[in-house]
Amino acid sequence: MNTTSPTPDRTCDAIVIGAGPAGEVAAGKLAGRGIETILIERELVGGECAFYACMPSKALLRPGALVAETKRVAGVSDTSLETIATLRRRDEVIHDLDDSTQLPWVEEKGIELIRGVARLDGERRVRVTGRDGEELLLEARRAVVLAVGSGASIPPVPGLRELQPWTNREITTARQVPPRLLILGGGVVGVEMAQAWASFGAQVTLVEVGERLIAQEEELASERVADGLRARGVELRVGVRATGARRDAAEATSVLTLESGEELRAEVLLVAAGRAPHTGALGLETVGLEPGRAVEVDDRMRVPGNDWLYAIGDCNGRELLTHQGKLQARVAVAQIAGQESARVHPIGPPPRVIFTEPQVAAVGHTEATARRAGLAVDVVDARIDHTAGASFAGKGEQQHARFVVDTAARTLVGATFVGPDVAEFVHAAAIAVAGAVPVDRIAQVAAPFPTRSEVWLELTDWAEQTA
Ligand SMILES: Cc1cc2nc3c(=O)[nH]c(=O)nc-3n(C[C@H](O)[C@H](O)[C@H](O)COP(=O)(O)OP(=O)(O)OC[C@H]3O[C@@H](n4cnc5c(N)ncnc54)[C@H](O)[C@@H]3O)c2cc1C
Ligand SMILES: NC(=O)c1ccc[n+]([C@@H]2O[C@H](COP(=O)([O-])OP(=O)(O)OC[C@H]3O[C@@H](n4cnc5c(N)ncnc54)[C@H](O)[C@@H]3O)[C@@H](O)[C@H]2O)c1
Repeated sequence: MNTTSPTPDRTCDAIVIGAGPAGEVAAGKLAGRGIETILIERELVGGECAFYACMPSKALLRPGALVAETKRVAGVSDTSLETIATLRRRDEVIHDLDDSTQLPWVEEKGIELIRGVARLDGERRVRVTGRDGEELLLEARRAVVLAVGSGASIPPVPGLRELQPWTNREITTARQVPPRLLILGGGVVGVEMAQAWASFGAQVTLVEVGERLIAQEEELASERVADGLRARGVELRVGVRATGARRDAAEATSVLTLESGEELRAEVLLVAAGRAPHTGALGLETVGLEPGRAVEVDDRMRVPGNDWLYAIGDCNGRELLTHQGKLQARVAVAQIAGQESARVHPIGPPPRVIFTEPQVAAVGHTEATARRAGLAVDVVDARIDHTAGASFAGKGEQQHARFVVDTAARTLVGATFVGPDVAEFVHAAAIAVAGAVPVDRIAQVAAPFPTRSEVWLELTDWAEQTA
């Protein structure tokens, strides 16, 4: 028996599999450090985020949010949402699903891009099947970085998979407004897409099996987002289980059967029920790992037992957010470059933004997760709409802030902002939480007048009252 491995067709220092945001940052930073890098992508350079997730979804949401804001501001008139123009702008944002604008960047960085499907083939080896079916065996001298991302997970509702429901891919790139849209799942994708397509006139029904929408956030945030969706005509069926799905060919509709026996029908059924990592056919078994699961990593993004292998972004199942994947890429690159003590994950809890109306922007603990973690906390609730700044932004809307303070350490361990356009609020809180900045120090900083940031003064009051 011949046990010698075949000679690789190519060698390089590092191989990055997947050119989504995590893989792009990894490849760019590796090449920037003079590390010879091959980047392999089977579809579009930019990944799910650029073409089927973050970017198109925000392009669909922003005009509606802007129209809502102009309606709150006296002195602006004649504003209405133009669906066709919004969809056209979305197409611009996703470059009509053409990734050629990304390519000059790849070239400038000196990254070699190979288009094809990659899979591991033992230690530091990667086999690529090109679009023409040709196979290439690559070997990395230093490291292989898995950045293969995730796809929509289809829950085990009988008949659902066979129905071929829409996922984030179809809903973010749709060119027509479905008359009726049925959404399975009231997490982040579900509520954002309900918001967007209801604003274009679709009759939206959302079915969530859990007790509330966006259940990882403060209850108050769930309530406000639910209110916002209902106000836009979205029918919410929360705490409801789907027991079957089928296609009604005569009516050209998808039918979802609920536990009660009731049937819901729509021209389009969207599944927004979480994600599954793209690790099923990645050759993980060739390096002793189980295929189909998130790839477990340590805080250096290294796969335990394989010190040459890294997994970043959605495929390690840690935090399914673009900015976290990009941060993890930097952590991995520092390790590969030999800066062992440089960056270690987690650096701080990830900020989270949900781009509904109202928006939810949060970081760190909610009150519930802090208490579950055994922290003694005080909760400081404040109304953003009571600030002078709210006379000019989000006027007339209830807007909330909740600060979760560790009473022993006197530091902020979580913050949530709910209101129109609060996304930009969260980074200050993220820095305060990650840096464990004492609340007494935060209290020494003035908040600019007249902005809604004066809501932080409530934390100042807490500091003074408890000093
Ligand atoms: C509708 C929606 C909206 C979202 N909005 C936001 C948002 O606003 N903000 C935010 O932070 N996050 C958002 N997310 C989450 C975000 O999209 C992901 O966290 C992010 O895309 C993960 O980046 P990644 O690089 O790990 O993977 P991906 O973006 O999934 O990229 C992985 C890449 O790897 C390629 N690939 C996979 N397998 C192989 C293989 N075997 N060989 C070669 N190439 C391969 C894929 O083709 C893909 O291009 C959203 C998600 C969804 C679904
Ligand atoms: N603005 C953003 O940053 C943004 C936007 C979209 C997605 N994302 C990321 O993408 C990830 C995936 O989003 P997602 O919404 O698909 O997942 P999710 O985990 O946020 O929510 C899934 C929801 O589906 C529900 N669900 C599961 N099975 C169900 C069933 N059979 N019937 C009814 N409901 C069911 C769950 O209870 C949950 O509420 C998120 O975790 C988030 O990290 C981020």
